[in-house]
Amino acid sequence: MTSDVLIIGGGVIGLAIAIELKLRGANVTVLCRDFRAAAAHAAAGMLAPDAENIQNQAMLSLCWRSRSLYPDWTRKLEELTGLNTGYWPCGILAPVYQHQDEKNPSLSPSSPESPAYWLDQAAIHQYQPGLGAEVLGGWWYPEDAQVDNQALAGVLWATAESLGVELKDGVTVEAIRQQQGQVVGVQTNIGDMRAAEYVLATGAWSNQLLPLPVSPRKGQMLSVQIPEFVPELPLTRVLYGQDIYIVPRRNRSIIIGATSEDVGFTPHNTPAGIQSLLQAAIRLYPQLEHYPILKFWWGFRPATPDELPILGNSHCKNLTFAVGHHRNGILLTPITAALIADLIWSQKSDPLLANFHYSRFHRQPSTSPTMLTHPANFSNGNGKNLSLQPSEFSIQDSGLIIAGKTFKSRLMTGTGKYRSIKEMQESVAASGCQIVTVAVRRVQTKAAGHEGLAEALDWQKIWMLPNTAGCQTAEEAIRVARLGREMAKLLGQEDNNFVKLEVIPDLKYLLPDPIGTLQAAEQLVKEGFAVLPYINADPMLAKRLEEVGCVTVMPLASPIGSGQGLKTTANIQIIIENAKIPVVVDAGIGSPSEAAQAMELGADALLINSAIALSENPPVMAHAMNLAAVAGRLAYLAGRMPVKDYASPSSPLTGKITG
Ligand SMILES: Cc1cc2nc3c(=O)[nH]c(=O)nc-3n(C[C@H](O)[C@H](O)[C@H](O)COP(=O)(O)OP(=O)(O)OC[C@H]3O[C@@H](n4cnc5c(N)ncnc54)[C@H](O)[C@@H]3O)c2cc1C
Ligand SMILES: CC(=O)[C@@H](O)[C@H](O)COP(=O)(O)O
Repeated sequence: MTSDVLIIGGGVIGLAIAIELKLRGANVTVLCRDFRAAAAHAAAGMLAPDAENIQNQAMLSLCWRSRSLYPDWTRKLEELTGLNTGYWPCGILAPVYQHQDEKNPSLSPSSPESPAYWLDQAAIHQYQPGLGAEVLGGWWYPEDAQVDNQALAGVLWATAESLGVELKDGVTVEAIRQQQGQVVGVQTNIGDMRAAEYVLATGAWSNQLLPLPVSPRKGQMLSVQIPEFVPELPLTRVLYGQDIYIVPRRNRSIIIGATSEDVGFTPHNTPAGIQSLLQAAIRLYPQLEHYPILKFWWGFRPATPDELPILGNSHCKNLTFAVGHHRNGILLTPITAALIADLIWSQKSDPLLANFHYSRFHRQPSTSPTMLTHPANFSNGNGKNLSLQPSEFSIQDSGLIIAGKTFKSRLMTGTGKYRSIKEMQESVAASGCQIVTVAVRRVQTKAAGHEGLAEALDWQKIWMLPNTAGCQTAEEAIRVARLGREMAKLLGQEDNNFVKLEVIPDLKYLLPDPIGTLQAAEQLVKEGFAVLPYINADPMLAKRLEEVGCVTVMPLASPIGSGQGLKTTANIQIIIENAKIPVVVDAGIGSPSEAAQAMELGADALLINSAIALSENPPVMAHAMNLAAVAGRLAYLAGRMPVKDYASPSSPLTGKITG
């Protein structure tokens, strides 16, 4: 059965949307890579718009609305399943260590429906015995609350299951296939799937599917147990301190959190993280130091640059975004589910949604919608594995997937250094490439060989990769990248947000500036670009660029245009081993054997310009490079024989057929 709605991601957001849609009559499927990995399990479950001191008015309204939905929403879920969500309108107390001007509204947004009360030193210690001696006062937020987020996640799963939502855990969506502004299916590890409507609810991992500015913000947590010698619950409200919160649960555990670390998807608890939590928690509520520790854990908040979620319509008619809930995703679950279900099922767009539209990250005003797609000739996340010839021994290859788009060819080429436009055209055709990089600056300045580029290639068939060649600083590269996006639009690639980032201050060796590249990459990712940075073969830098959201890394084999071949093999190998994004070996490849060697190492693709353009017969060399890229890829997939110290006869003595 084809679903009406397919939801990618089964954290609290995906599940709650599924339930709302199901209750409205839709057939819904949820695909989830790993339910246990969802931030929903790692959270503290505070429903704390007031204590969080949210300054953005639209966000504050959204949070207040969601908090007000909680009592009925959890009651409904509990009735449907007979399970408890641990919803507890316990209020939140926010002690402070400095004297405050309690009249300053920015310290605590108060409103008739969500009042905040200032407690002075004497009052707060009386109201909450056991606080640290340094506490000088604090705010009391009676409307804030909590839910047991782990219980809630379980209840949402059980509700969805009982209502007949098709739930598939352990299924990874590898690519979203798009054609002409529509999603036409998703490619998963168990095959293609289709639906009429799609929802992206992939939390901190969203950027792996589409170039959205969502990145992981790690939080470490721990819990302690209230010992038996303490008969009553010593805390019956959340304590929200400076860099620390203490959340008592009714089951006599106490959650202590949380760090906020910009370390990508680095797993594990660390001594430093846990030490900082314990120190701050004991300062705030000293008796905790004697409580037995129950557990440590960590999780990844889906953060956006402005800390607001990305909700609502996307660049595709039938794809809706519900990601980037950062520190307030548990709080925002009921309102997100209601608004998104209304939008999809009844085409009812709540006015608040406009504040959370993804296009806010695209600074350049545009008359047409910014798209994250590309034309139909490119298979966007082509579900079918590509069969590499010949068919008698075909081997399956998923194709080159960059920012959710699939390219059959793993060879990218350039347009510079050719003796004529004709030679360039023939070479591009002979290379079989689908991605051609173009130096935005050189096109702008009409540098030799860059005139008439718009007409020279068929941009319906070739995906343009604008590059920032000629930029010596991060600022220049950012500016040129924006121009590149406009240039792609002019060529009819409305949806092209790719940029090959080059920041090269050194004109002798053309070596890229790692710091400038990282700075520019961070900014461009925030602006919604799919960034492909050109770098020296530096594994640490490659990792950092991956963490900030780049969609590939492009380490150099040797200096641009040098034809010196693979001089950085060992480092490229480390980059390949560690990368979760495609590694494109770029620059310096001089011959097809070197191209094949890079692919044999496991590179995902190659970018080759000079070796083709400067050869004696560029179209023939382009064809040779094409074959080399395919050969190297096949060899990599087939698996090389092990290297041995001694000879070993090709006709072994064992297993002989005897007469
Ligand atoms: C330490 C910590 C404390 C927090 N405390 C609070 C709090 O007190 N209050 C609050 O309101 N919020 C809190 N949060 C934030 C909250 O947990 C998140 O905002 C919320 O869980 C986000 O929900 P989600 O469904 O968008 O993402 P997640 O819950 O992370 O779920 C995303 C799911 O999508 C799946 N997925 C990802 N990519 C794919 C793919 N390609 N294919 C298929 N499936 C995929 C993942 O496996 C995952 O299961 C906290 C978060 C952390 C880490
Ligand atoms: C065109 C382009 O982007 C080059 O800067 C790229 O790095 C290729 O290098 P070669 O010219 O050495 O192949």
